[in-house]
Amino acid sequence: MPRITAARVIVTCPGRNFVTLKIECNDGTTGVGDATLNGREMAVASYLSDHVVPCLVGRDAHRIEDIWQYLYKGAYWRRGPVTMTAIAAVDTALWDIKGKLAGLPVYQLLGGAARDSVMVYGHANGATIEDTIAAARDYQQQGYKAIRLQCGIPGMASTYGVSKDRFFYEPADADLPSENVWSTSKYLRIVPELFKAAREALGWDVHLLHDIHHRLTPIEAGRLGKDLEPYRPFWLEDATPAENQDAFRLIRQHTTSPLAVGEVFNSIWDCKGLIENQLIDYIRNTVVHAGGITHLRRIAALADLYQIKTGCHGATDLSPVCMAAALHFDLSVPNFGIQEYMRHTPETDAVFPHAYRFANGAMHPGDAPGLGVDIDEDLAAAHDYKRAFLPVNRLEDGTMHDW
Ligand SMILES: O=C(O)[C@@H](O)[C@@H](O)[C@H](O)[C@H](O)CO
Ligand SMILES: [Mg+2]
Repeated sequence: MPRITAARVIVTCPGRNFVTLKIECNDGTTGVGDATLNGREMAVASYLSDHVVPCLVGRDAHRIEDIWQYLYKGAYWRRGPVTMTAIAAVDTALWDIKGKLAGLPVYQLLGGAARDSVMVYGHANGATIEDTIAAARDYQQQGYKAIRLQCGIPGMASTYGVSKDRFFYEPADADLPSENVWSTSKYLRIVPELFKAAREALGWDVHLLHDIHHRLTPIEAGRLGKDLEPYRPFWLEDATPAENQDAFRLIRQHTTSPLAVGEVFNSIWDCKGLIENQLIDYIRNTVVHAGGITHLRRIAALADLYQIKTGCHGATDLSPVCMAAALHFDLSVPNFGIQEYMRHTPETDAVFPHAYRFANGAMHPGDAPGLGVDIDEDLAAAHDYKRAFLPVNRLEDGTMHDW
C-alpha cells in the first residue's frame, strides 16, 4: 500500500502567487495538487498545513474517495472556497499518485479519452472594438476555434477583462485592492456593437464568447442576451451573481443566448438548482475550486442528465497543475463543452514543467503517467510570495458593485 509519509505546502510567486500541495508516499512516489485561491492564498495554505496535512500522514494514498469523504464530512464545517480548494489539492495530488503508480495518464483512469483533444478558447481584449478584433484575428491565425471578446468602454478608465499587457491578463495586480469604476448603461451599448463588428470581421466559423463577470441584474442580462442573439454567441458567462439561482429563470425567459456560470461555485450544491431546472447551458467549475477531480466528475454527471456541458474555468490564477488536471477531466468526460485557456507566462511555465500541449485550437494533457505536471521546488523557492488582491468595483456615484 502506498502510505502517505509527508505533504508540503509550497507557496511561490513567479509573477503571480500559486499555492501547491505536494504529497509523498513511502515508496518515493509524489503527487501535486493546485491549492491557489486568488487573493486569499494564505488562508488555504494555513488550512492545509495546520488542519489537513496532519490528518493525511499514514493514510493509504490509493483511497481517494475515502480521503475525500474524510476531509469533507470529517471537518464538520462543510463547503466554502477555502475548504473546497484545500480538499481539491489533496484529491488532485492523489489522482496524480494513482496515475504514476498505475503507469497511466490520469485520463485513462477516468475511463479513457472520449475525444481526440479538447477545444479551448483564448482571450481577445483591447481598449477599443478595433483593438479587440485585431487581437481576435491573432488568435484565429494561431488556430483558435473559440475566442472570448472583451473590450474597453468609452468613458471608463478600466474595464474587466481588458489588460494593460497585450498577452497576459492578471487581475490580482496590487498590494491593496485597486478600485474600478463601472457603468452598466455604457457597457450595454458597446457589447452588441463589438459582436456585430466581430461577426463582420471574423466571419461565422469561429465561436465567440463573452464574460459579464456578475455585473448585471437578471433583466439587464436578458436584454443583453437578446441584443446578442443575431451574432450567435457561444455563451454569456456569469450574467448575474448566482447566489440566488432563481435569477437565471428570469434571464432564460428573455433570451436564447446560451448561459454559462460556475467559476466561483465550490460544490455540487451551488450548481444543483441551476442544473436541475435547466437554467444554464454550461457549468464552469474547475478542479481547484470545486473539490478536485472526484467532485467535479460528480457535478458533470449531474449536468449530463440535463444536456448541460462543461466549460472549465482556466484563468492564469489556476496553476499549470490545475490546468493539467482539468485537461485529463475534459478529455474523459462525456459532456465536455469547452475549456478556457489563458496562457501562463514563461516564468510560471518554468516553475511548473508540464506535458500538456496546444495545437489547432485544442489541447491534450499528454501521456505521461499521472497528471504530467510537476513543481520545480528550487525554482519555486526563488520566488517569494507577494500579497496581491483582486480589484473592487464601484458605480460612478461610488456605490460598491460586483467585480
Ligand atoms: O473567466 C475568467 O477567466 C475570469 O472570470 C477570471 O479572470 C477571474 O476574474 C479570475 O479567475 C479571478 O481570480
Ligand atoms: Mg469568468
